[in-house]
Amino acid sequence: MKYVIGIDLGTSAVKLLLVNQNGEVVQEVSKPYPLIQEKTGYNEQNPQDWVEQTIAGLADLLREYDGNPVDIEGISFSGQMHGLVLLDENNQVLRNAILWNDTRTTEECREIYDIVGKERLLEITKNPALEGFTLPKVLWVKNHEPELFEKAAKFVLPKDYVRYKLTGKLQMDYSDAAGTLLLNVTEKAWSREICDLLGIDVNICPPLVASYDEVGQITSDLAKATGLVESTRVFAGAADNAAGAIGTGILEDGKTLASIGTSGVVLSYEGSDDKDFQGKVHYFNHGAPNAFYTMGVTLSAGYSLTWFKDTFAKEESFDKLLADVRTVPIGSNGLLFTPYLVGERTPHADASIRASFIGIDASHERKDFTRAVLEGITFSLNESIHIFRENGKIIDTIVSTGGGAKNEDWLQIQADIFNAKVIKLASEQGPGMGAAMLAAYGCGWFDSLQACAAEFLKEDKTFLPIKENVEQYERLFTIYQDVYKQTENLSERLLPFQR
Ligand SMILES: Nc1ncnc2c1ncn2[C@@H]1O[C@H](COP(=O)(O)OP(=O)(O)O)[C@@H](O)[C@H]1O
Ligand SMILES: O=C(CO)[C@@H](O)[C@H](O)COP(=O)(O)O
Repeated sequence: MKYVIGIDLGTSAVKLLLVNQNGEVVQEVSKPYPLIQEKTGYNEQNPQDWVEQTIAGLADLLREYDGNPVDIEGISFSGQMHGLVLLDENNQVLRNAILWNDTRTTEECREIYDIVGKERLLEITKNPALEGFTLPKVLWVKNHEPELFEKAAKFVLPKDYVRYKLTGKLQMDYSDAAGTLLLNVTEKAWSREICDLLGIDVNICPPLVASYDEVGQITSDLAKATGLVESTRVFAGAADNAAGAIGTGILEDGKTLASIGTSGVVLSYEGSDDKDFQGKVHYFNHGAPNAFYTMGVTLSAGYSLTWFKDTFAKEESFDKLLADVRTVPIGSNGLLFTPYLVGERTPHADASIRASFIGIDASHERKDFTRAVLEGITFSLNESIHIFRENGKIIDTIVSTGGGAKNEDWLQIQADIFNAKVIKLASEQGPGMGAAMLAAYGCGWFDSLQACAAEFLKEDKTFLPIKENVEQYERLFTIYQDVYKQTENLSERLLPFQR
């Protein structure tokens, strides 16, 4: 039997999957690393942590593996998007990575609009200037740390840096490059126009490759440290959402994904780049050949639940915390949560908005709050589904993935709020599976990613919307939508009191 490894460099942890030729996950390893949050709005990670934990994870995987390492034919990657890793001329990291959920760059977004123009930016990149994207972060370092920026010779994204440390080769794939706001999405080339207008040397952009391109082999040092063989083939990999789309079979028009990891994402396949969503949802290159996807993003999805658990039930597991949510009625006995812990992206691109519980009553218990958190996160994802439907998309079936898909009560809440059939696959690790599939396709096991999906992806369970629940959630959703408008100004006025 032959194998491939999918490495998903998430925000909370790196997750490694060893997958065989039948698409079975035969081993799984997860290695966490911390977020560095120096100030409100700041979210950084140390790239060295990613590398050390990935190598430790590979070593763990190989230690447990009783086959011949030569049979592990390929490795590929999925990575948290947009995070800025700046490298000097010797490819040494110049500062902590500034992550996708870091919102310090509101001024730089204005600068981009002032200089490039909103219309032109949308024409070239298909996306608006949002705090989370990479270009505003590049400008922030240029504006605030000019001496350090002087030394910058290249920038890459998180998984590209890890891949560089495993292979010694530096590249970026189109699906991740699309999230930088420096790529001409249609031409699949760096935009010299944007770079020139903003005073950025286009040479700091790395060489571009396709997600399934073979980009090198692992170094002898890495082989020694992990037990892998040097001949193991390495394929570029994709942005975690593009990899998630591959790993859940979102490979043709009409297919939709909901992913609840640290962030939350609703993503839909697009066969072409000529639809017009007026920048309301992101429009990126897919990891599959000649394809695109549109998506809406909740910045703090699983992260809201993690925050709630760490703050109010630190010693308990997620399963224990969620054990009694099914005993709480729909609407959490009149309690509503909006998940704006670090600001929001879709539909409100707003770095200042903050979360709230509305309707706290003396009768509420912890389980009411827990269910309200699950419902609030899901309402937020439903805002993206609402935009897709308003723009004529038919969304009746959704594949659910990510840590949030581990809980069946939450999957039923998703079916009821989304008013769609929700499918849970055998592995909830869509991005890691997508990375493994890119390696399997790259190794020539299949003629297409679609053929690989047909063999690898198995449905585990289906959750159907329950009519009475759908009706109740429709009424609650309109109240949820009002909370943003009612709390926008309050959040703004509370800003000076933040850390
Ligand atoms: N057993 C569980 N039930 C429900 N949600 C869970 C469970 N375990 C983890 N999660 C949620 O999944 C999130 C992590 O998902 P994951 O896809 O691993 O994230 P990332 O790729 O961002 O690192 C956590 O923030 C948590 O909210
Ligand atoms: O910013 C985005 C997408 O635009 C996020 O989806 C990141 O890509 C992080 O993903 P997770 O760590 O939550 O999987």
